[in-house]
Amino acid sequence: MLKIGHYEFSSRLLLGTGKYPNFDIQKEAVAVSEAEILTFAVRRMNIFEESQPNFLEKLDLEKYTLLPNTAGAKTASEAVRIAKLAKASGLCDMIKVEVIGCQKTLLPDPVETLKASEELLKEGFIVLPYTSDDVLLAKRLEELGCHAIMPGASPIGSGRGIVNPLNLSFIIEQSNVPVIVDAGIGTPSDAAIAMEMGADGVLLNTAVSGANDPVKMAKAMKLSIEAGRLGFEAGRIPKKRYATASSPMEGMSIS
Ligand SMILES: CC(=O)[C@@H](O)[C@H](O)COP(=O)(O)O
Repeated sequence: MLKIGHYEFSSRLLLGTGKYPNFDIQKEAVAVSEAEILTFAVRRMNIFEESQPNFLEKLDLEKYTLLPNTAGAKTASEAVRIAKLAKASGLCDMIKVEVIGCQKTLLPDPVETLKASEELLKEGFIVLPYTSDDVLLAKRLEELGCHAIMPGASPIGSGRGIVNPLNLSFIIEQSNVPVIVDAGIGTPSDAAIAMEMGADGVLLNTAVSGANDPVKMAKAMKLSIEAGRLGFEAGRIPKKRYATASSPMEGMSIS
């Protein structure tokens, strides 16, 4: 089980809801993924204007735990305001803190992310900060009381996979709260590698919504995350420099 704050989930795939070719494909991909947590940008929701289009309209939201995110925030105070808006509209008490510091790379601003997380924890939110793969920052966020840490594999939407596996492994090793690899996953094997490394979950969006067949890719991601987790739990063999025969011949007499 994946435990975040007082929530428990069987699925370790967290799925983004943006950029699908249409709402029917979005719905089918979400269903096939068996994700239980869906994330969305609060700023894209017409929370208080029911007459306006709602990009989650095809989804049966009762089936999912919603993870609103503060995408669009450039400062801690903007992120806190967006989070409070989400909570006030009854969406969820969890928030993915996303404070972007650079519009070209969409990398998170570490200082503002830390500030926003601190403030939102004081306000009683379950806080999941999207952070870079900085090992010390991940530790500071955990020490603040964040309920999960979400280091990026690579820039959002880049599909480059895990660009700094060493840092990611340090973050996973040191963490006492769930580590959810967020952003930059391009292929099912990227997701499997994150899980084999010991990540507790993977959050992805573009790899599914931008695939030629998003529904098929959603299924592939589900399976790869399950396979990666099983592989991690099973424990991999050590890497060796030279060969070891798979069928040892010692003690066998061959006539
Ligand atoms: C949906 C969401 O929150 C994204 O901002 C997230 O970071 C996913 O990134 P990818 O689109 O690279 O998977």
